[in-house]
Amino acid sequence: MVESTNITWHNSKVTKEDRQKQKNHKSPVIWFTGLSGSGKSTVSVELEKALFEHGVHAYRLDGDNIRHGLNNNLGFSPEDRKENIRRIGEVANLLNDAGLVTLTAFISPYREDRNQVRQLLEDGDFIEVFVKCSLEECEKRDPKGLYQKARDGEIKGFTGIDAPYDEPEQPEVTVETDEMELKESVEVIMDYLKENNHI
Ligand SMILES: Nc1ncnc2c1ncn2[C@@H]1O[C@H](COP(=O)(O)OS(=O)(=O)O)[C@@H](OP(=O)(O)O)[C@H]1O
Ligand SMILES: Nc1ncnc2c1ncn2[C@@H]1O[C@H](COP(=O)(O)OP(=O)(O)O)[C@@H](O)[C@H]1O
Repeated sequence: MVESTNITWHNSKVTKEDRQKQKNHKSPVIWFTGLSGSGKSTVSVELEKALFEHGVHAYRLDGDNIRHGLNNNLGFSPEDRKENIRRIGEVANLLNDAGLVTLTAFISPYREDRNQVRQLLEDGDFIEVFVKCSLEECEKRDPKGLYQKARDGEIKGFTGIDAPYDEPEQPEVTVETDEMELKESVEVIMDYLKENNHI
């Protein structure tokens, strides 16, 4: 990779705070993490809808708009997953500056990579949501049939089977999708956002 030199930051006359004031809410990054099939997409889609109906300007980043576009040159090796999360973190950082509430739905299996995104943002702007669901239940759901393929050896390095997942140590929010209804998970996150004056 060639590193850029001779580059300077050009400041705007409109600040992040100006944009937040105009929208009447803060712009946290709501970072969903969890195993494949745990419910990251399902919960984040419902939360985005609830935020929209609440008058919040929110935007969701997930595999379809990232791995099919910006990150279509990345696979699932540890290095590629790290680069995947780094780029998503940078995009989330820009959206944070733009004054939008961002929802990200990626496995993001490495604690270190998630913490690097946390470091990019101002204190309080990174909200880690652990979508907790047992591997057994995720395999039972198997919405894309990928666990079966991983068990059959057709996919190598599948998270939870033969690739690691580091559980969050101190997530801001945990939703247990094998215990809670979808509606309840959305309510828990909405309550967190309201109680902490994000929205
Ligand atoms: N080897 C392997 N391991 C895990 N997941 C795999 C793999 N190969 C393909 N898939 C599919 O890709 C989705 C995960 O992509 P992410 O970008 O979220 O992964 S990561 O954060 O970079 O680890 C994941 O989607 P979700 O089920 O939505 O999590 C899978 O459908
Ligand atoms: N309480 C629940 N919360 C979220 N998803 C649930 C719940 N119960 C069952 N599911 C199902 O689990 C699957 C989760 O898949 P998905 O949202 O694609 O997960 P991920 O994005 O983490 O891979 C969906 O088929 C969803 O309908």
